Amino acid sequence: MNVLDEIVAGVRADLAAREALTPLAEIKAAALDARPALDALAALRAPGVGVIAEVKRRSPSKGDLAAIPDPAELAVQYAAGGARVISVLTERRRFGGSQADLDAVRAVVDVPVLCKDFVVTSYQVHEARAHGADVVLLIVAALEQNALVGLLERVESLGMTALVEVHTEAEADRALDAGASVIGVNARDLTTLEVDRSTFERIAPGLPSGVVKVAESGVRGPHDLISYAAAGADAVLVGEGLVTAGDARQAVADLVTAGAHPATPRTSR
Ligand SMILES: O=C(O)c1ccccc1NCC(=O)[C@H](O)[C@H](O)COP(=O)(O)O
Repeated sequence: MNVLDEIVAGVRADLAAREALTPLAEIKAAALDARPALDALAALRAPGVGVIAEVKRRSPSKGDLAAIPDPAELAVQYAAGGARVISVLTERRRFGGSQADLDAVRAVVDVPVLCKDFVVTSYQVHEARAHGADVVLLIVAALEQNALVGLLERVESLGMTALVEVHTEAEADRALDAGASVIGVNARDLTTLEVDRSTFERIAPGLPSGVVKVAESGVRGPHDLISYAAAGADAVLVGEGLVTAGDARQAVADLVTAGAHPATPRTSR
């Protein structure tokens, strides 16, 4: 079993426990009751290179990153710094997150919120919506093609946007075949945990111009955002670099400033 398989096995076990407490019919009803999803696609298509700022306590690759006792306060700082979207890692076992983190963040910000988890069933999509998510991550490497297509349709039928994550050209083809309009190229190989920022440079040029391209992982400062922008990124997704910064608002603002600079390239749509 590789790391991704182990994470997904744990996710399935945790999911079974949540489903036993809240049956699918109940979570579907809660999803329908939730405030309508915000338009994340429009936010990501706004001028400049956007910043998706992540609430990330720990990770399989780095262990503990930051305690984050108050995810809502961190999200407020991210929003004040100009984050376009706030990503909340809700996976419990390896990342220390929860649906409660999503609730806490949703309650205090008015930018779109991404539920960042290892989604393998439609229950999790309804659950994300019930907890106020506007965007849901779908990881191609964790899904058979039929499942990917079905989950993408489910995300969109609930008014949300799917961020479809790929790490290889073959996965990018699968994301496009499934109809993804926002594709995240993760520099981190989720089976080995190695980070190689050139992954984005390799894959992004093969994506159609109308697809929003998000560069995920490995951004430690404005210079990394600028390199990703030069390779065609419309947005960057940043976790570790922000949660370990002394001043999260300023760290986001520095990235946003770099992303808005007229000299920073950005693909035209
Ligand atoms: O971060 C990990 O170690 C990790 C391991 C296995 C699966 C997923 C993992 N991370 C999820 C992410 O994709 C990142 O949290 C996100 O791209 C931000 O990355 P970074 O800015 O490098 O923290």
